[in-house]
Amino acid sequence: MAISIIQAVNKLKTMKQREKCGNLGFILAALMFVWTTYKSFFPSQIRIFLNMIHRYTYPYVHISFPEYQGDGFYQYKTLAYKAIERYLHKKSSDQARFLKAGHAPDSDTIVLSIEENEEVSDEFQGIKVRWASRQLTPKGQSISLYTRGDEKRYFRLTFYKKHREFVTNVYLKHVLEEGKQIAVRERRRKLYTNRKSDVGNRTPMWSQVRFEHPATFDTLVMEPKKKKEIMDDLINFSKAKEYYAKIGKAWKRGYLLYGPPGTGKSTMIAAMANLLNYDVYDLELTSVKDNSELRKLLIDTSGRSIIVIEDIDCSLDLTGQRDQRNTKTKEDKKDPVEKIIKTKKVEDNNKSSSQVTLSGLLNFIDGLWSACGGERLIVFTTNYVEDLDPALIRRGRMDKHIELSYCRFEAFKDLAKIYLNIESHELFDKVGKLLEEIEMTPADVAENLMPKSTEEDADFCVKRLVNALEQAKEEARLKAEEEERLKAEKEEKKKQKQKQDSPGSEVKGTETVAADQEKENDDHEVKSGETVANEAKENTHSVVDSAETVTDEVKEN
Ligand SMILES: Nc1ncnc2c1ncn2[C@@H]1O[C@H](COP(=O)(O)OP(=O)(O)OP(=O)(O)O)[C@@H](O)[C@H]1O
Ligand SMILES: [Mg+2]
Repeated sequence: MAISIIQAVNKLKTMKQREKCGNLGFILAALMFVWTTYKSFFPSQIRIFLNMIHRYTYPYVHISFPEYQGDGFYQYKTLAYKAIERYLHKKSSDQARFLKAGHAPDSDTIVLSIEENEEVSDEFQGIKVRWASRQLTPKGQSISLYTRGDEKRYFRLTFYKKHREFVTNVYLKHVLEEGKQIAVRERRRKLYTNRKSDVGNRTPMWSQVRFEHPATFDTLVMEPKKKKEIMDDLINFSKAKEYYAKIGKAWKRGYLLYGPPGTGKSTMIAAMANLLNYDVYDLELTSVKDNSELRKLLIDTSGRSIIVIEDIDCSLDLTGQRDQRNTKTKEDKKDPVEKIIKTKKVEDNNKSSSQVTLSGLLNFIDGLWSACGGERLIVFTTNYVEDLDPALIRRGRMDKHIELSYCRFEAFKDLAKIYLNIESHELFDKVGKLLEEIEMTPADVAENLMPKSTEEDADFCVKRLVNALEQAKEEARLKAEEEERLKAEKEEKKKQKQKQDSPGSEVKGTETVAADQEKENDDHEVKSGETVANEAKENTHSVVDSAETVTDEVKEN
């Protein structure tokens, strides 16, 4: 019984389906009939006229954005298509049912885009538009090295005719800008370095690796106020495109980072790059042949980047124009070991064949070419800021001078938090006091605070730092004592040398005394001739005696 009911229902369904198919077939046949009649009975002029009416009354505008452009042989993917793809990524994944996944070049993200014939809607400032992905298959055969065969994909934007102005002037600008920003945010950042010029002209001037430095302003310790000021300055710069255009300045900014080794100059550059999402061009000046090559390198850099010249004082002999006396006094004050290291570095660099001059470098920083690309930071680092030519670091070239210095208590507390995750310890006060007395770089403090094995807990590391500081203090005391002793020795030797060098002056002194005596005698005319003569004789004897004694002493010596 049940089976027969099911069979009856199935039969009914089949009948209904047949009926539907029949209806569909009928509709199609009717349409075909109307189309054929229209084509054969309406002359082409009328058809054109009807089309014109249709066009005139049609309420929409369509704009196509092809994926590739160019001639048949050489084709390239259009920037607009790429930007739209990125822009629609979020909307596509929210709205479309058929999606394509692709790996964006220079990025780790998967980009989802709508499959052909899918559509998504978008709204901007109250105006609604529709985006569709379409594909054309060309009738003829096309040969191209760069396209993927016959596929000719494009995005089609549809909107109301009345919004034409807004869409073309405002909305599309917004889409392209936003798409570019998304691509920049998601791209893999690069660290570039310049090749030695004799590698060959055809190879790119910059070689690149992925930039993966983990330093951020959170892990960089320095005075909080100063840190905030630097971060604000950087963020402000990155948003100031219009402002720079308004004041007529190239969109670039120079930073000079100076301070002793190990105070975080290179770390700060990495933090800057990570904050602004910029590439880094590490320029090795000694590998640059001459000024014209320097200019080419500059042209080959992209925007949104930091161009770094580390240890600028050692890169080239840029100190030549300085007042030599001035430099010498400062040189003398330096630690002898530092002096040796520096001299070595300069000697090594002098061996290189670089003919880059100071004026070439100044042009590189703010010559006409420096404006190409835009949104660029130029950062110099140095351990000896006083050695640099003032022209190189004047404001306008190096707009912001940042001193990175030895670790003080506040910086130590930040390092303890970062490295050991502690905010207090019984030895903190002691560390604070020691850091007031001893100059230790953040690099050394960090090294002591970093656990080297699982057994080394926070307590162990803080104690190790205290020991290191005490040892450094003791060494400094011994060094000061040694210096004092050497100074005293030097003084003593100097005195003795003076003594040795001036025996004649004692004899000469004798003559002077005799002459004085004579003069004195003349003055005392009241004295009797005899008395005066005797006195003079006595005096002369005693002076000659003493002169003889001095001469004997000198001889003995
Ligand atoms: N201010 C700081 N904050 C956090 N870590 C720091 C700081 N300064 C130095 N360090 C640590 O010390 C190491 C060395 O620092 P960095 O290379 O930045 O010093 P530098 O100033 O560039 O030295 P040099 O003048 O020798 O190039 C870094 O790996 C970092 O971990
Ligand atoms: Mg460094």
